[in-house]
Amino acid sequence: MIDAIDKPAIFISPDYVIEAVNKPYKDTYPVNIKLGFSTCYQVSHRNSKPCNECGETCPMQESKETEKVASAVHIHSTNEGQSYCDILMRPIFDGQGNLIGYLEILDKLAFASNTPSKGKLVGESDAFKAMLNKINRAAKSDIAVLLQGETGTGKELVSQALHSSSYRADKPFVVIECTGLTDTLFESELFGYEKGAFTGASSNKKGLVYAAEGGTLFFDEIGDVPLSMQVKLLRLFETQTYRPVGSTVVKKANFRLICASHKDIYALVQTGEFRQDLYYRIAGFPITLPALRERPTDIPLLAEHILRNLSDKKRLHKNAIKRLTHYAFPGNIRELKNIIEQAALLSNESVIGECDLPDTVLRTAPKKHAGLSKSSALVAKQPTLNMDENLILDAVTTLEKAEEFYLKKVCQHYSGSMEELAKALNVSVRTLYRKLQKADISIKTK
Ligand SMILES: Nc1ncnc2c1ncn2[C@@H]1O[C@H](COP(=O)(O)OP(=O)(O)OP(=O)(O)O)[C@@H](O)[C@H]1O
Repeated sequence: MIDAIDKPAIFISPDYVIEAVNKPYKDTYPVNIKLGFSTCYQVSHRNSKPCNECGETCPMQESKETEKVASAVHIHSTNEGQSYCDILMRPIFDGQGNLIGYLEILDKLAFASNTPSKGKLVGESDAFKAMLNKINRAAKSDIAVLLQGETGTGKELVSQALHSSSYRADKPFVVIECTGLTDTLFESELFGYEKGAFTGASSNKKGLVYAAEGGTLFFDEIGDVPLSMQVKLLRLFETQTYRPVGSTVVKKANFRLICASHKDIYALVQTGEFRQDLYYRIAGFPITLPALRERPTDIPLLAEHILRNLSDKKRLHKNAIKRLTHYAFPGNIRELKNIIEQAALLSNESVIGECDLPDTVLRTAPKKHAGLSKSSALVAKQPTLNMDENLILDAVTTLEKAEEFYLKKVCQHYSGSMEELAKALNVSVRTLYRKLQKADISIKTK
């Protein structure tokens, strides 16, 4: 069965033992596997226990609980180092409906890395992994993707990742910067023009739609397109046809559409600044990029990634890293890049200290909770738990006890629904119920 799958795939027994491996897997992941003996967590993660017992999500565990297909983005260890992959875990049943094992299909995410790597999306936080999962799903189809996120969160880099992992990868990737373009300039840039179409049009000129033939057209800051131009874009996106300025001939276009904006486009629809029909045309698959302050655990890795690309090899002192992780980064990764580059220039030593960081970082009070995502905002609404005050640490307690203690405290004050609480705790509703039952905790929910 797995030999019929063209992606890397393995078949695993319910107790994590690898029973079969297909050729694409062997070609992609050069690792030693003893069929019938090696477990998935030993082979892929060099762990001695299943992933969920080592602090990672385990799609098989999730699939066991739900009896449905589960997916997760994981970092896999191979003989050639670590690499990101998007995993799909499918439970397999025999003719009588008994579970016989799991089919794991892997998609290597060549555009991302958990180590400093030039030109790749770098990160390892859960928010980052969730974004990778969406990018990979969208890349495989021709659906129109809308990337939304604050300035400097990596929208352009993500659009390149979408293109490079799509079937259009060997065709052009064309960027259209929508900010500041007048109607006439926008139209002639996009569609091209015929000789004599306007004063100065001394020869025919092909437009960017033509330049993107067969590839990807990336509209950066689509929210800045004036209403008067939006109707022309709608026609182009709906019919994949256009007419160069001054021409009567309708031309056929062939491109994959990706749009980005730091503005909330749906809010612009509500205020009448953006056409609703155009919104639905561009937002086939919306992806929200997390702000850097929503993924502070990625800051040390991103800082190292930026330092590696500088000519003089310097490193950050741990106090400087601490300072950075408390800063709110309104300009996100672009701002982090500027800060590191400035600090590297200012530092006289090979180690960049706190004092080399710009005043904006040193003077601004930590803004840890600005712009929280929905789930973290939910946690932030809960009373903060000071473990030191509440837990008498006369002896170190087990993590299991600490978890029970934390759950008890959360449930005492909690007033939302089970679904919301499970989401905020990043577990499935079933897992939450199981944990509550085990710890004998009752909860009043909506
Ligand atoms: N995950 C990441 N890993 C490494 N570098 C990143 C990552 N995300 C963004 N960057 C870098 O941060 C900078 C800003 O990224 P990018 O231009 O893609 O952001 P943007 O969201 O398109 O910004 P804007 O909205 O201002 O156009 C670039 O130098 C990019 O290479």
